[in-house]
Amino acid sequence: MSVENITVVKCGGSTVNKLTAEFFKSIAAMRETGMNPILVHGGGPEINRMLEQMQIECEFVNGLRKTTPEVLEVAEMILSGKVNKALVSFLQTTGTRAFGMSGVDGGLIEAEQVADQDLGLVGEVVNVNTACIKSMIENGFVPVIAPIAADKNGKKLNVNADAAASAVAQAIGAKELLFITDVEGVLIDGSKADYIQVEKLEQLIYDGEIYGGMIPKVQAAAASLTGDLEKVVIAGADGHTDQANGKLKGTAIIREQVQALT
Ligand SMILES: Nc1ncnc2c1ncn2[C@@H]1O[C@H](COP(=O)(O)OP(=O)(O)O)[C@@H](O)[C@H]1O
Ligand SMILES: CC(=O)N[C@@H](CCC(=O)OP(=O)(O)O)C(=O)O
Repeated sequence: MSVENITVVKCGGSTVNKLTAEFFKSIAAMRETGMNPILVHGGGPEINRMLEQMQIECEFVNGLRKTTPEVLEVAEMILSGKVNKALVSFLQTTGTRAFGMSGVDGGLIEAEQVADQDLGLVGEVVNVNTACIKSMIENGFVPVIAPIAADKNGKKLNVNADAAASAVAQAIGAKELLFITDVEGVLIDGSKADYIQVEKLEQLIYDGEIYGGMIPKVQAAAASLTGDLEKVVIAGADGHTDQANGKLKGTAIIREQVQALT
């Protein structure tokens, strides 16, 4: 059996504690309507909280966390442990069978340490074991993936969750990629944009309209659009669900000048 029509849904760390029953039902609806969702999640704020409790200092460079071995241990504990299992558990409570794992399990995500040595143990995805993910979908599970990966020598690396979602979507030939975050979409001059052309993103970052955690998100969206992907949307989890078909609205990042947000 071949799995087609895959939708990758990235749940931002900003949302993982606030996701509603409606959101989990929309994932169940995707599964039932053959959109075959895969969840990739973050957990940045939870990692920050734990690092604070443990009095470990940490900083971000262009939206990426400088990751020492000590920080990696906390990131893995929070992402692969706490957040991953909470999402699996919520999905299963709403009747969706879910299978949680990190990029380390089954060699799901292979990464290489980024060239910027200052960032420490931060990874860039070089390979995704799509057969493993597809077999889970074929067996009736929604895969739930935490963005900790390993390099070919087994060294664990911290991967930005937006980049991990984009890599999974590209490798598996997903039809759609949704970034669920704590804002209704990308705001330009204070208003939500329905769509933004990929070529405009760099200038918007330069102008400071897009900053912080939205930078890796739009960059991941842009990188994803080089493949077969038809649609990349950045949206909020609440109040942006089209009740008629369970789809989420927000800001679509598009290749072409004019394309209606459907
Ligand atoms: N132009 C923009 N429109 C909307 N949000 C933006 C924009 N630029 C920066 N942001 C910030 O990006 C945040 C979302 O990124 P982030 O906190 O990393 O979310 P997540 O955890 O969902 O990945 C928003 O809460 C907002 O503070
Ligand atoms: C390298 C890097 O920055 N990794 C991220 C992984 C989690 C993440 O991306 O979570 P969000 O969805 O909340 O952004 C981190 O350590 O915070």
